[in-house]
Amino acid sequence: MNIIELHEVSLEIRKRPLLTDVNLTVPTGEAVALVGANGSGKSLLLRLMCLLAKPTSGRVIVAKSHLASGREMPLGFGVVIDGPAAMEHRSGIDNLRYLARIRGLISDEDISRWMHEFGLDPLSRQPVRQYSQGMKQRLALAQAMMEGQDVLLLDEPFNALDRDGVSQVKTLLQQRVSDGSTLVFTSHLQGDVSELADRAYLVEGGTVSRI
Ligand SMILES: Nc1ncnc2c1ncn2[C@@H]1O[C@H](COP(=O)(O)OP(=O)(O)OP(=O)(O)O)[C@@H](O)[C@H]1O
Repeated sequence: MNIIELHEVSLEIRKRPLLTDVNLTVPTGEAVALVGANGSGKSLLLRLMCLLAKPTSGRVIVAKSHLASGREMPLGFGVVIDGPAAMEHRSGIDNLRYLARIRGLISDEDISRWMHEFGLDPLSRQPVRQYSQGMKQRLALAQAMMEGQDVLLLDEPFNALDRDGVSQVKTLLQQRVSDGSTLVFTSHLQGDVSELADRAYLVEGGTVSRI
């Protein structure tokens, strides 16, 4: 079964064709890598997959089990696209608490555990604006995974992480996938792709091909 399918998807923004006739499938429980040069359209593909962007033509299909009426973002999707985003004047834990309240699925203890898992101090009152890029990335990944999201769409998940961070996050992602979750990630590094991905697509010249 596929969790996401793109059929003949094209996307134009202000008459500029950015993606053309893209066919791509994300099987449930697999790790899928999107590779390609800067500006090739990898982030746009992630936006299409979580329904944040609408195709100009073609169809994006998300498994019914993950759709809920009245919601833009499919259920159970954990997403980091175009770098980490947070309320900069609030602490890390306040950011995660704010997001956790939306669905009410996890407790404060869960949030603290996830912060520890990503090497962040839940007791710190430091506002996110004072975080390093790597800390912001860790917070974004914690947000994407803390509610047990079973479909992870992660743009360059290892960006800005130190060596230990890369290895911790790889282990967490591998665990999630071996527990049945689905992962789509972008990367510029062949090593990450061969280590993590069950399948990979090359995004080039507005088209996508399996590699
Ligand atoms: N909102 C937008 N309006 C106009 N053009 C856009 C918009 N978003 C993306 N683009 C263009 O679409 C193309 C693909 O962008 P995208 O961010 O998907 O690339 P990418 O493969 O993720 O690049 P990178 O590796 O640098 O992150 C780029 O040429 C970009 O300028």
